[in-house]
Amino acid sequence: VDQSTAIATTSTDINTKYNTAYLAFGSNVGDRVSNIKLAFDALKRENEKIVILDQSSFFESEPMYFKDQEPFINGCIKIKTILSPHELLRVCKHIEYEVLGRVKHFDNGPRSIDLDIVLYQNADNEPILINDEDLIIPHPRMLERSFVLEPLCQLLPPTTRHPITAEPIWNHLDELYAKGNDEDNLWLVTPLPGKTLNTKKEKFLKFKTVTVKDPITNLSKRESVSPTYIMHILNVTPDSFSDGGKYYSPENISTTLHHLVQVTQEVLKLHDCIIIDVGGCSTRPNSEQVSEKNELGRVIPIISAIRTCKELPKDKVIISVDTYRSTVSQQAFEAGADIVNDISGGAFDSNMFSQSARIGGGYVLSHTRGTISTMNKLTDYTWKNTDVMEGKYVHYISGKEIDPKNEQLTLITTIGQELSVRFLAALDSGLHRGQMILDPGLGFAKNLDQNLEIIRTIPLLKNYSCVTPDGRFVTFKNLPILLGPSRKKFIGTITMEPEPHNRDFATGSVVASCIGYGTDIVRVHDSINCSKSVKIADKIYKKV
Ligand SMILES: Nc1nc2ncc(COP(=O)(O)O)nc2c(=O)[nH]1
Ligand SMILES: Nc1nc2ncc(COP(=O)(O)O)nc2c(=O)[nH]1
Repeated sequence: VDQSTAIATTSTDINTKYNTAYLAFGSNVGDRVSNIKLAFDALKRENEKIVILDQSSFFESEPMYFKDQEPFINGCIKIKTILSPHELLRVCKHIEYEVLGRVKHFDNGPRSIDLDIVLYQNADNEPILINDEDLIIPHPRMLERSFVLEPLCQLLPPTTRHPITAEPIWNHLDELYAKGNDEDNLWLVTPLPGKTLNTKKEKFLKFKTVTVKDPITNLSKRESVSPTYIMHILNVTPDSFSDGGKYYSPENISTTLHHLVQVTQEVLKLHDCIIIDVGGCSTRPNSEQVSEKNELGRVIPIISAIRTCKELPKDKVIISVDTYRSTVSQQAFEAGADIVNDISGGAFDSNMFSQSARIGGGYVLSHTRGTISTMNKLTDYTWKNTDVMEGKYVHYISGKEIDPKNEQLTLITTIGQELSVRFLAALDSGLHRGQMILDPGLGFAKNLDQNLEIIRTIPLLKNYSCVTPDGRFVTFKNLPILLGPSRKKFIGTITMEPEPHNRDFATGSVVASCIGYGTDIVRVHDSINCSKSVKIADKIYKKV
């Protein structure tokens, strides 16, 4: 009988009262993300003794203390457990040494997995303090570690206080960043399927965000400081509003590939990689929705062709599939896609979230309302929602509670609140927060002014959190944000340009503005020219 079985012979019944614990995980040996997932699987095998309730994103950081080792992947999980702190410690050690075969050479050295208990609350939600030889709770070094505090603050509302200092944990994180040590700044990494060919390392999208204090208000907020990704639009549809299927030639894929090779070579002159977003079903307002069979017939062959094309290097060409259908996304991943770009926020296909959870690739969680044919009428964002009027939601920006009825904040807090509902539905279907990219949906149930306001309030969405009426905490802190302004109607209206494909120059200006407000990925048609706008905007606004 191994130790973990011996620990918990307790059977649990419905009256079992669960304790809550927050664990910090880290790995910097081998395939770090899969080591972490193996550790999660081992925790889940503890059955009802341990239940994982929430997981942070994955963060990459340089090693602290002992520098001469590989970068770590870190994060935190929230669990409920019937185990005592010491029983839980024994399970964590069992997972580290027996399950993952960790070998400890010296303190702070390389490890395949590290599972530390950071905080522990008993069944009455009272914090448990322990100061033993083998176990100290709260973790004694948590307040000096951004790789613990940043992921932990994705799981804890800003009101949560450290049991000993009695100060909000969010404040401790701000104080840590205020010291200005760049090695405290983390990269959020979005794991993609497969491995990079040359280094055999995990494939990621990577986003670096730093906390800056406003010199006047002294408010701290998160700002992007990593290169913006270009998502190149490849509409393989004959009727797309913006390029009329210019590159749509199913019977002649080599024409499409030739075009993609040209675009990719130009973009890679200025950028490290390119995302190619393959869409087989136009989503312009009121467009007729093509059948699933036709959509598959359009997107799968081109995704396979991209993956086998020698002039499109696998490590630098990331593929997303623009679909709201789970069958299409499943087959697209089998053909080599890395990300599903679902404009519906998982609302048009009830299997999309669970499907994307199984696949484990990137997932773009977009805001919209209604359907393709009704969304244009659903642009009323004034507070009529009873949940809000009765104050059932608590909204935060940068950890500070805000009044959602404040005119300046109404649009972005409504979008934040409605995205939170989809975000929780995704988590409940098993989708990992670390897979998610947010998109407030320009042109999806928004009018012209609302599109412009969304761009201006990206910094607020980036720092948005809320507590729902049933007490669940959601934060978009650190999540990458994607915007798709390219050639859209609001650009045509402002510039009096009726032809979408004549809107590329103006799109370049909008892309620069989006980056100035902190957007992490821009979805564009004319990627060659926009790659220059992005390069300059990254230099000006992100200093990269
Ligand atoms: N970036 C980073 N650096 C580190 N340095 C030391 C330890 C050792 O931690 P321990 O005191 O819990 O063994 N863990 C990490 C880590 O997880 N991430
Ligand atoms: N994530 C995301 N995907 C999208 N797909 C299609 C369109 C419609 O534009 P198109 O028909 O020109 O592709 N816009 C978006 C967008 O704004 N965001």
